Amino acid sequence: MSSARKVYVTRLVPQTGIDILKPECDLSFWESDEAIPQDELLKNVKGIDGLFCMLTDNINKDVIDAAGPNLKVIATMSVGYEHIDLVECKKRGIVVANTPNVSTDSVAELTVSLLLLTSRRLLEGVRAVKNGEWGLWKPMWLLGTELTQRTVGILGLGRIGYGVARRLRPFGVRKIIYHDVVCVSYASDIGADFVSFDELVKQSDFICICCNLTAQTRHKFNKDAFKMMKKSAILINSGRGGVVNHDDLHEALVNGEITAAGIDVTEPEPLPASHPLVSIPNCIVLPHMGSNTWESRNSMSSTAAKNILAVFHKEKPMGEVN
Ligand SMILES: O=C(O)C(=O)CO
Repeated sequence: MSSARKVYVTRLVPQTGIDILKPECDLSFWESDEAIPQDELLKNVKGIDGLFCMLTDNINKDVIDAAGPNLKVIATMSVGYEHIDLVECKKRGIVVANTPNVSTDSVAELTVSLLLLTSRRLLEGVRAVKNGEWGLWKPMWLLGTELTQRTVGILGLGRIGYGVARRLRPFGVRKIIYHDVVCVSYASDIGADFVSFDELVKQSDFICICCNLTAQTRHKFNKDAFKMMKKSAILINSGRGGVVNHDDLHEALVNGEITAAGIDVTEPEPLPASHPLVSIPNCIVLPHMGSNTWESRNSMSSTAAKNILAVFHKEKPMGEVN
């Protein structure tokens, strides 16, 4: 009888992680690129020692109960871990680990791309060409906004927020301000000043949401926040959809309270194609693509795998969150 630890992987994931786990573990998978239904998850976790999961999996008390007392580690192949019941894990001594660092560059690059895509109205240009609406050069057509001499506000100056700020500096922005739960020491490296949330929304020409979703950040961008923002402001969200109240965002965009938004994360996900934000020209909605690079996904898979083995070997995983 094999004494290998049982690990369940809730999706087809890059081979990098599998190669790490295979020699030591008894692996089973949800053999699909699509999310595992909750009833299948409940069935398949029985008796496992480790769970390798995704940000789309709802790892609640029922799943932890179904897994049973052998479960020692839940490794999510994501930075975000709001889908895991941390309180329940703590009660039972289950280690929860995420994949910090390895998607910092990909998400920061995506955030800057989305900002430029939105501020320069590039998709409207692409659409106009496709629709045969490109006439002779016009001085007043599809005008956007430059980053030069503007104030950029960042909500959440963690690794990704810092990566965004660092990438935006060379564009000649005038000022970078940020708001977070604490002042961070490395903010001075990029000349970023800590401000209150209200000052962040009032002063910024561009706001990048780079924080995670917590009780404190849920719907932080709501009617009140949009009313405080500049009419010319552009909002970018690559953190979590739940930080923004989407009905209020739609109203702010339609009523001209802010100029435009680019969002890579939404609430819910997927955002239905019929959602009003999808069809207005001043909102770009991407399908949560922040870490969609070969580099990040390979590293996310190997990091999640190493986190599992670390716990089995009684070592500290790289991304322990509880
Ligand atoms: O890692 C995460 O938390 C993601 O959102 C994937 O990009």
